[in-house]
Amino acid sequence: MADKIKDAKIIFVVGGPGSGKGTQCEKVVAKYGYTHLSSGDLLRAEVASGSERGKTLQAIMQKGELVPLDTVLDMIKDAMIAKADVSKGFLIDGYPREVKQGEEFEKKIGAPCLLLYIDAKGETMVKRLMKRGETSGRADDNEETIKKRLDLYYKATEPVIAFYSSRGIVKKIDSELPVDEVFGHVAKAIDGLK
Ligand SMILES: Nc1ncnc2c1ncn2[C@@H]1O[C@H](COP(=O)(O)OP(=O)(O)O)[C@@H](O)[C@H]1O
Ligand SMILES: Nc1ncnc2c1ncn2[C@H]1C[C@H](O)[C@@H](COP(=O)(O)OP(=O)(O)O)O1
Ligand SMILES: [Mg+2]
Repeated sequence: MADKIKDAKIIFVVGGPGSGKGTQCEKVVAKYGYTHLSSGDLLRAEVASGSERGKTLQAIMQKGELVPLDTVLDMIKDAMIAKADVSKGFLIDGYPREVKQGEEFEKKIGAPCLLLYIDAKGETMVKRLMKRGETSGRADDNEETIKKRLDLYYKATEPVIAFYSSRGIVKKIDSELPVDEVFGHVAKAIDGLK
């Protein structure tokens, strides 16, 4: 497994809920052809399947909490293996959400060459998520859950950024700007990779 993906770039995309991770990843896919794996999308697919596991996951996500590490890491790993032969790069969106997730990923899969830190203000994220909630159909895009997700982001996920900063692979991206301008900075960070 580790061998198979050893030559592919692994990029972590980290940021608060509603910061614009998914939006930017879509544009990276269009320009660079990388494989986009969103932990949230993988989990929502499991929920949509109607499985028992999906029901358990749904209850956790509806509360704005994190699902067990092993569940989400196994899903990402399986999805990476499925694409290992054809992918030249992986965008891992929404993972790691806590330092421990990053450590386990590196033990089981490999090391990231870049962490895109998609940064927006708390009030901006809340505004975007309330708007997204009008059409997303997501059980977690409501005021109460958004607040919990934001609190958890500051508590559990921001330390991830400090952890990887010491390794010099973090690029902070100002996501307050219009989507295309944000993408300009994202593209510059990716073009800077060897
Ligand atoms: N730079 C931006 N400016 C304005 N709105 C944005 C920007 N980036 C994303 N959005 C909007 O904010 C919402 C959340 O974006 P999304 O990509 O789903 O974030 P995340 O995956 O980080 O939760 C979406 O409705 C999206 O259209
Ligand atoms: N790496 C991870 N570890 C644990 N739970 C996760 C996870 N990624 C996603 N989840 C669960 C909890 C999140 O509140 C929910 C939605 O995640 P998401 O789709 O990445 O949200 P967003 O794109 O709005 O930041 O799924
Ligand atoms: Mg997303």
